[in-house]
Amino acid sequence: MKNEVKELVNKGEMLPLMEEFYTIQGEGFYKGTAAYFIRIGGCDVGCHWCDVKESWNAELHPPTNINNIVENAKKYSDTIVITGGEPLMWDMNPLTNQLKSEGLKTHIETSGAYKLTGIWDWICLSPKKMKLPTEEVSAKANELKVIVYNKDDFRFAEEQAAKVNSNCILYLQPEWSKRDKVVPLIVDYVMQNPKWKVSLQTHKYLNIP
Ligand SMILES: C[S@@+](CC[C@H](N)C(=O)[O-])C[C@H]1O[C@@H](n2cnc3c(N)ncnc32)[C@H](O)[C@@H]1O
Ligand SMILES: Nc1nc2[nH]cc(C(=O)O)c2c(=O)[nH]1
Ligand code: SF4
Ligand SMILES: [Mg+2]
Repeated sequence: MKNEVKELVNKGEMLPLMEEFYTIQGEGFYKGTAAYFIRIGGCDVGCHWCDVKESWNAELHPPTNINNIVENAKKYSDTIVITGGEPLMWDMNPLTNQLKSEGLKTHIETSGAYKLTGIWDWICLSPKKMKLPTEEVSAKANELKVIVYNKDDFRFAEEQAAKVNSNCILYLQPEWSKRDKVVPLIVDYVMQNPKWKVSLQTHKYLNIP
């Protein structure tokens, strides 16, 4: 990559764009809401069950000018979900400033493992054991969405819930490949511990992106 482009990526003026699509938010609090998704490449958290491993290597995704990303996004929706990869590996200030100046709502899907940048109307924190969230993301998260792959994830979920603010909405979401096994455990857990809610990847049931 040219040095000039590298510098722009470092400043968040360009971002490695994997894909963008208009769909229905499938998960969490905004489940069922139409939104435009922008998927930024690059992630080194390494979840073995990650459903977008193609996003991990940032070099496979073309550095794209944020002006072009925003000009395109605003045609589709007033709600923009920034996901990845791990979007907080990059400086999200330029992109979100520009989205906000167009009057759009900015939502992020993040593991919280990197410094919080950007102006967000909604932060969905999905923490990972291998690379824990920073204090700032935990404190500012609007929803906490813990993926349940096995029983230890209930312990991890409580540990993470102790770090979020009191308005943060708490979700347990089955890991997709283990859903038959863990859904009954999640159902029992939520009935016993009703501060938690169930989140499903409804887009996968609807067969949409
Ligand atoms: C692909 S990640 C990208 C954003 C960020 N890296 C993160 O993990 O939050 C988007 C969401 O999908 C969830 N996710 C990824 N793979 C999953 C799977 N196999 N089953 C259930 N949820 C999954 C993540 O935990 C996260 O909430
Ligand atoms: N429909 C839909 N909803 C989603 N919510 C979070 C997603 C993500 O991959 O970040 C996602 C996704 O990939 N598709
Ligand atoms: S942090 Fe997100 S993108 Fe990265 S490996 Fe885990 S689920 Fe996938
Ligand atoms: Mg997804």
